[in-house]
Amino acid sequence: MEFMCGVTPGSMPRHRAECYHYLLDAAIKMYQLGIDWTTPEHGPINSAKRLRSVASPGVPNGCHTAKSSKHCVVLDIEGTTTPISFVTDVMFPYARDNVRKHLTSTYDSEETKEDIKLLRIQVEEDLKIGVVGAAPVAPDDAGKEEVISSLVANVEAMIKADRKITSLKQLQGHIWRTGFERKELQGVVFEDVPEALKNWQSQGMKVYIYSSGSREAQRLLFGHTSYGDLRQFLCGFFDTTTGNKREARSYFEISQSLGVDNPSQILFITDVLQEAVAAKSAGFEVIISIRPGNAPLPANHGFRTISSFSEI
Ligand SMILES: CSCCC(=O)C(=O)COP(=O)(O)O
Repeated sequence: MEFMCGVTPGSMPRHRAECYHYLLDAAIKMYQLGIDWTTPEHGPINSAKRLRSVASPGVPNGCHTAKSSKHCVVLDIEGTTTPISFVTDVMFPYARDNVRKHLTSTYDSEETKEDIKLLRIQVEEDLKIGVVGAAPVAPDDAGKEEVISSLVANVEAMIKADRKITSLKQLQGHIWRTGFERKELQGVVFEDVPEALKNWQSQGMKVYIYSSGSREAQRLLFGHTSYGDLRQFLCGFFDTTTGNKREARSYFEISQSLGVDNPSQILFITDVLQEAVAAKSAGFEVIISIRPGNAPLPANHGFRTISSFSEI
């Protein structure tokens, strides 16, 4: 179990509830791999329905749906508040096209030194496990140009592979900052989003973002939309520093941060089925967003879907 959970002595969960979510993530992975898992308490976990009932102990199916009990809404960005095409055809190319310029002009800043440190660690890990596109980063004494060229090659490969890793996302956020400041970028949200944010706020619900994009990038996007600054409707931002969006323990962390009594008081909206499964496993209510350009979902996924926030 230790191997499958990825639990190392340094990352051992501190509390019983946290431990539960580590084990749950392992169960989800095994379920996704098609391996049956049997526990004395739950019996065989060999179907999506069984997984859901184990994942939300004590909360019968269908009891998550009462609208009035929701206190918080947590929103994914790409494919939920924002078209995938804006992220992949505008944001990512902007970062790719400006990475060399950004690293060159900010090379000696503390922020960029930290970005480079994180990238070096990531590339070393990638090289160990043979990630395609990873190439050694030149040592500092090879000189600025060499270091930057080797970093650019890695960052380009990471962007191409759409990797949701903190080192890349932090750097992208810093590159995008310049783009928003210079008005070369403007945040795009679907037209129903501003109205829904306003309505939720007026109903006393707190709205948060959970995206793989860095918190700074999220604030930039929502702060510079064609509908104006939407950050006034948002209570907080979560990114990959809270955890991987496909793991139940990340949602456990979010529910702890939000301080709600019961995770079922949190509604999470995403377009990614694995994220929906992980959030549901942590006890969240989940709705899957179907927007133009989103990937098709498998049949019988079992989640409620919407194509506009006005349906909520
Ligand atoms: C903050 S805008 C850029 C979003 C981003 O970098 C990304 O990878 C989208 O991830 P999400 O988790 O919102 O699907």
